[in-house]
Parts: sequence; C-alpha cells; structure tokens
Amino acid sequence: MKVITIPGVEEYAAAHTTADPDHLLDLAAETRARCERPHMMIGPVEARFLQFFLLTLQPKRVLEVGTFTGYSSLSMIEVLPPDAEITTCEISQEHADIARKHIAAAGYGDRISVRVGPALETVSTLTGPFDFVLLDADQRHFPEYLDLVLPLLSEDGVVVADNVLWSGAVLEPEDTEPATEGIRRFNDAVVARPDLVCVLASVRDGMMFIRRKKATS
Ligand SMILES: C[S@@+](CC[C@H](N)C(=O)[O-])C[C@H]1O[C@@H](n2cnc3c(N)ncnc32)[C@H](O)[C@@H]1O
Repeated sequence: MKVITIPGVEEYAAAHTTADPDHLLDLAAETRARCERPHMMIGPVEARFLQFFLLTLQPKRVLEVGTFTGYSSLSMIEVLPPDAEITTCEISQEHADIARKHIAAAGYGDRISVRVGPALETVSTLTGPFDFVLLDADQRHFPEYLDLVLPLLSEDGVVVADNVLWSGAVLEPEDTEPATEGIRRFNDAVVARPDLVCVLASVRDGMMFIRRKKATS
C-alpha cells in the first residue's frame, strides 16, 4: 500500500495502539509467511478503531466482504455480544482455509461463518437484517455492494467501506483502474444520497462510515 500520511505517522500510531492478542499475532505471522499481500489485513490500528466503534454499536449480525485470513473477523468478534455472529465472504479457497483454521483455534468456529465464492453472488443469497457490514474486497464493485447491502441493513445498521482513499489514487484523475473508478463512484454516490449520512474518515487507507438518515439527524 502506498503511504499517504507523513512518513513515520503510521508507525507512530501503531506503536501507541494496544497490541494484538497472541492468537492474532500468530495469524498475522502465518499470513506474512504464506500470503503474497499480507498488508491486506486491516492491521492493529484499524482493528482497534473498529473495536471501539463496535463496542458502542453492539451489532448482533455482522456481514463482512473480504475475509482474507480472518484477521478482521477475529478482531471484530472479540468485542461483539456473546450471541453475535459474523458471516464473512471470501473468493479464495486458500485464504478461507487459513481463516477457518485460525477461527476454529480461537474458539469462534460456531460464530464466524466463512462463505467461499464471489461475494456479489454470496451476498445476493443472504437474508437480513445485518447490524454492521464491512466492505473490504472487490472495490471495483463497491457501488453494487452498496445497492445489495442497504436493503439488508437493520434500522440502526452501519456500513463501513475500507480503502476508500485507495492510497490517494481517488485524487488522481489519470488513474482509471477499475478499482479506483469503483471507489470513486461509490464515494460520490454515498455522499450524494439524501437518505444517508456518511463520514470518510482518513484512518489508514480511508474508512467510509454510512448509516441511514433519521428524522432527527
Ligand atoms: C483486503 S483483503 C481482506 C482483508 C481482511 N478483511 C483482513 O483484515 O484480514 C480482500 C480479500 O477479499 C478477497 N476477494 C477479492 N475479491 C473477492 C470477491 N469478489 N468476493 C469475495 N472475496 C473477494 C481476496 O481474496 C482477499 O482475501
């Protein structure tokens, strides 16, 4: 990932963020050893940030697009109510196998369900409501995921889309890669919708928080 903060800031933030528990350190070590793009894990700063948010939201049903090796799912489940469940979608059988191994070892096999296949297809088979949705894969199709997940969202549900700054590429008009275009379309569509409230938080690679607007907000 191209760094878009002042040099050293990401490292300083990580050094002043509560460290991961041992089972996540093990997962991250195996991911770095076995996977080509270990930086795809959200990492401890974003994980702690999400955990603070989820501790307040207390969602019972969570949907994630982009399991990878299970780092974000296992980070989220730690702070959810005891009866909460996560459905997480992953296209790669290899990634899903690593994730399932670590999820089982951490004792969450009955609460985190890894669904293997293209997430657009998987999500279109799911039944709501979901109280929290994390979009962290297949950025070229982010606008389509928004259309799919909004009807599945509970009344007070929240969608978070990760990597919405795409290492700053969204600011470079000459970058017309499908993923960059997908994120631009997504960000523009979200902020233009009068029925939604959003904030693009410039945490790490950008996190877009979205909820439905209410009469009082
Ligand atoms: C950025 S990583 C997810 C990182 C993960 N949330 C974490 O923090 O560890 C994206 C993952 O989505 C998967 N993926 C890519 N396209 C997909 C698709 N169309 N459907 C489902 N998964 C997909 C990739 O194989 C990869 O494992």
